[in-house]
Amino acid sequence: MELLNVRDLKIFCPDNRPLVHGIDFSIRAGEWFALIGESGSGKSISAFSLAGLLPNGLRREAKEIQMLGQDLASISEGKLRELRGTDIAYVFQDYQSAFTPYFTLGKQIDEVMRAHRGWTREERQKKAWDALNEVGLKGAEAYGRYPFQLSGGQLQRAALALAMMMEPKLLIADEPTTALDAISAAKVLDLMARLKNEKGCAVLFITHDLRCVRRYADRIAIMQNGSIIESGEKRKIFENPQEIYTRNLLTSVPPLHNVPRRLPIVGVDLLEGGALCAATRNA
Ligand SMILES: Nc1ncnc2c1ncn2[C@@H]1O[C@H](COP(=O)(O)OP(=O)(O)OP(=O)(O)O)[C@@H](O)[C@H]1O
Repeated sequence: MELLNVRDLKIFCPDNRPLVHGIDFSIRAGEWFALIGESGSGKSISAFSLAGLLPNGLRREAKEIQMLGQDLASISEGKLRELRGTDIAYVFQDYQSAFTPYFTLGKQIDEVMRAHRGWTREERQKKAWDALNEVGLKGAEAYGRYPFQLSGGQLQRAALALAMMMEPKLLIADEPTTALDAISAAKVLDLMARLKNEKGCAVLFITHDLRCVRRYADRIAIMQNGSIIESGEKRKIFENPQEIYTRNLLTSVPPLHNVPRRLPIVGVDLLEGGALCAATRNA
């Protein structure tokens, strides 16, 4: 069943220069959908624009952004705000920005819950402790901590707890592990996959890390210069990419074994068919 259906999404600069050129994609309920592509191709602004979170000055146009029977392209800012934090939640690369440094995690989580649901104080505290426990933190302890008292990985897990608390239907994760060390990153990704399966929410995952796409994604869309050039089931794209750009991108994933002494550069070290050129073969 389709959860989100985006048709002809365009994003423009303040001077009306197009940044995203009318992309179409859909996300099914409960699936892990990865948006990949080179830096600056428009992945983040496309994802932010879905629930009206574009940076100042950028403008969005879309024929349709259908989710749960509503067209997000035409509903009011108030309705969009309601959707953010309930049906749609975001986790960002910059986990520091999920919390202000001046209040405890508990106070900040409580604010979010109070804004959206009519639970009592005790119920809210219990739910917050449970949510923090669920992401591997000691709930009661973390609840009373300030953000600076947690490590980066712990804070990103707390951000994930906050995002998942309202049981969103769609979690948008924009390079959520880029700022973490490899062990913390693996923990956050495994956790995200577990929560996704347990809660049944879909994930729109923006990343440069093709190894985690291979591991977690169900379907993939590849962006280049503001357009989606190819999309489909993960297996199909990895086994039989249609576009040269996709082939080159996938070939540039570092292997886990026999790691070359240097990594290939897309468009320089790779031939059109994706074969490594002599410089890398002989490295
Ligand atoms: N506030 C802004 N004003 C003007 N241009 C912007 C703004 N934000 C982003 N852009 C431009 O939009 C384009 C797409 O940016 P976006 O951040 O979506 O890329 P991305 O694919 O997510 O890249 P990365 O993987 O590096 O985050 C880039 O050319 C970027 O310079």
